[in-house]
Amino acid sequence: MDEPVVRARDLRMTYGRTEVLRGVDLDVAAGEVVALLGPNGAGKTTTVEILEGFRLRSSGDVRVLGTDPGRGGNAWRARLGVVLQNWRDHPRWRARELLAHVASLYERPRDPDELLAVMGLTEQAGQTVSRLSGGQRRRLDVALGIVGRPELLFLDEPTTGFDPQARREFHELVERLARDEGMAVLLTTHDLAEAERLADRIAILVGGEVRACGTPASLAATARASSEVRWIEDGAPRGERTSDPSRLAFELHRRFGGPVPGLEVRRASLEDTYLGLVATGRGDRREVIEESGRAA
Ligand SMILES: Nc1ncnc2c1ncn2[C@@H]1O[C@H](COP(=O)(O)OP(=O)(O)OP(=O)(O)O)[C@@H](O)[C@H]1O
Repeated sequence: MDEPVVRARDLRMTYGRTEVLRGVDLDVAAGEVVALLGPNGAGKTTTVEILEGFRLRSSGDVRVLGTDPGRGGNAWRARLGVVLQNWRDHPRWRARELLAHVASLYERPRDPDELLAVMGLTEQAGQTVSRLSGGQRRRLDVALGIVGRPELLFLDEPTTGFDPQARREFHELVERLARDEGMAVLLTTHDLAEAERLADRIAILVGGEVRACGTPASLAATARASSEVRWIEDGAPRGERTSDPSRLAFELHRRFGGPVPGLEVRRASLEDTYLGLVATGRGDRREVIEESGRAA
């Protein structure tokens, strides 16, 4: 089997005396989109910066495109796409001019005009970066990240500031690049819907550890053991968590001798799994389950 594009084993990082990565294992295969999810301070940026070669790890075995990122040279770096936010430090450049300039640094760049069209920026091609809206700048950031035809693309919160149409087009573009060109993508996002929509696999990082990793469906299924049934009884809202909601609904139906007022069954979702894991990381899992178990 081919070596994965990203392979990290027991990756550790310590800032001073604080260990912020505590043995992260992560793989990304060619053509695969992996989302790294986690609360603020979980270690996502640190992980990504180490994989990009911008930060040296404290320990662990890490290979990116077959190379230790701590030792990757320019030829290796040219195979990575990194969506940076600092292109706005070039406010006087025109969008097309900047894209064409960055394209000229690569051997096999994409056509800047085609890319502007794909990103919905054709009309803004002659505008200076300073005059683009927030969402347009973000789209230009993404265009700059993929103009060099990278084999591995790092996307940090890519669709922040996109309108719904631009977000959908961007998701379709990433899917196409992964499927048709075999580009691997490592995405960090706080948007669970985006992770669910885009990622083949999701790794949930909490407190510097990967607490769960799997397809969006398999992660949602781990929380499915606790679906929630809600109903109204004696005028008051009631709720119960159960692994067998249809049995509980059946029992309620019998107890009420007919239709159960306000009966609702809520299947667990990726969000439940995520919040459960995050809460466990903070040692307050019980609190969150009780809160969400309370009938609204
Ligand atoms: N240069 C640094 N020196 C010391 N501590 C740092 C440094 N950079 C990050 N940290 C700490 O490391 C931990 C992980 O930070 P990191 O930025 O990787 O988290 P994150 O998951 O990307 O968070 P966010 O979602 O807020 O961007 C945090 O507690 C942060 O305060």
